[in-house]
Amino acid sequence: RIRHYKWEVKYEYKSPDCYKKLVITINGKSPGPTILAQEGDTVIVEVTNKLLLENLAIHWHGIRQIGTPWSDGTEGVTQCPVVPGDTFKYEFKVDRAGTYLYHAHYGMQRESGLYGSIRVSVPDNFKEPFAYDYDQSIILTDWYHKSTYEQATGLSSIPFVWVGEPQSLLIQGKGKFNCSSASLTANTCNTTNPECSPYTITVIPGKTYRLRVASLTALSALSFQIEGHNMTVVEADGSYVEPFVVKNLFIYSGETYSMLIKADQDPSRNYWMTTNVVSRPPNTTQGLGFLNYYPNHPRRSPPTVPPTGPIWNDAAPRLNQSLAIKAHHDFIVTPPTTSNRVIVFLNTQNRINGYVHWSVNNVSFTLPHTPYLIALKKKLHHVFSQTPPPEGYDFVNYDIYNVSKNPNATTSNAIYRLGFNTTVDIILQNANTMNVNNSETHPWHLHGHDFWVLGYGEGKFDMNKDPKNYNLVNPIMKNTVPLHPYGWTALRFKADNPGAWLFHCHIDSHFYMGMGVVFEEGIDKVGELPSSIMGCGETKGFGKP
Ligand SMILES: O=C1O[C@H]([C@@H](O)CO)C(O)=C1O
Repeated sequence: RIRHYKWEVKYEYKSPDCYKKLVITINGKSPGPTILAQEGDTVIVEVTNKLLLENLAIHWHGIRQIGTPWSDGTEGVTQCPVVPGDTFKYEFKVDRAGTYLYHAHYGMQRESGLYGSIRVSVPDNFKEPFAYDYDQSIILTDWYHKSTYEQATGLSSIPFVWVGEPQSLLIQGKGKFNCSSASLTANTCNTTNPECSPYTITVIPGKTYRLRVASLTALSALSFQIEGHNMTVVEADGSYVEPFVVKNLFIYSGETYSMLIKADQDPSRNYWMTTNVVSRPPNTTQGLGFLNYYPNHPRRSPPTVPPTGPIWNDAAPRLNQSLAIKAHHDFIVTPPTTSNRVIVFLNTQNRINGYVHWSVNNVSFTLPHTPYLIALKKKLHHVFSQTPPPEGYDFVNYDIYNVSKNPNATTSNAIYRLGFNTTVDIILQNANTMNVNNSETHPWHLHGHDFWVLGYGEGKFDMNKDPKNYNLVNPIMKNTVPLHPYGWTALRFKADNPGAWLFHCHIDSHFYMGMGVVFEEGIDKVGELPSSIMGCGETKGFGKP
């Protein structure tokens, strides 16, 4: 079946957390409409850019785009941006059931509100390894009051102006900023505005709910909790998980989880739904929503104080959750036992000509003016650097626990070219930032593929020892994983999807500051590129007949 959507994207004044600011909406809404489809369907989205003064691109997060690499929606990698007034048609197959996302992939546009859920249901005769009565998708975000322009300008300035902690946390686009804390008029900040009434899920006592929870935060790692209710994790990024029970779920930007929740508590009241910042000093008040037990009034506040989140700087439970996620025993996709290539990515914060950047192996990524997919296919070799980027760093001498003695790095738009159908291992290695005793959590997201998560560890990855402990038995397949502070994360994937694919930190500001790489594989197998993706950089005129 074909699922056809027509979207109009524009800026509108909205008050998602009671504070009025410009928000990007799709057909008047943020979060945008949920895409509902069944495995094997074709999704067509015709997007009209009505942003007036701003380009646009939309990425279908978790959809592998097999055979349609030009529909990945990654500005600068797979397409030219959609300019104001233009309509762009995305068309792709949703080839696997699961919980996915869409969001802007142009500059830091995502955090202005351009995002939503994709829910792909299983084929008609397929039985999932768990049962539930109702299905619900929610997206967690953090929210800034400054525009993305102000933020991006600060990040690109000397002196560096960091975006700071978010002003509020949103659950499905709703939060609550403390309007009295600033010199704000009722016109700009009003806590009685219905636009910022708490997000509410109504449940029927005794029923089981599949809650599909995703994070698209700009910065924050989150803990998600429903007061008094255990949650059974059953799916992650479109793969079935060997079920495990949590009281709070740690979730990083770009991840999706399905959890089963039974409405089995005292039905005479409502319960809190909470999100809290973890891994960074919490300077943002917790996000609140209601779990409403029918027939209680959906706006009735729970009689309790909301549960506080876990201790923000206790990394052990976060690492333990990462380690607990395994493939469901009936749905194991066994990884190849060896790989053809191992690439180590050292993650560092750097200074280049006085500007603050993030780098991988001391190279900070910049996008070329001509999208890679087109440049590669049309053999425009001069549009990006042909010097291969580094496969690792100085393993012996680099001290990951201290501020680097030489934080200088370089910028490059070179890419990693992978042999088609080869197996590639990626070791993400964390390190200290330019501040003493500080290492941050980075959620890394791969476009166009799922990878096996072979292991996580603390400290410096040991090439001789650590691979012996890889989980090659039942590793989960995901598209986004956390790299924990001062730790490493090991991934394996098959380079079997012809195209050019971004792999990057899903923190908006970090990717903006250069924290990403691009992989190319099987470019000669990519079909004819649609002219609609062209028109910028060296492709001017390519789009015309
Ligand atoms: O990129 C970043 O900059 C700040 C801080 O390091 C600036 O001093 C921070 O927390 C980041 O993640």
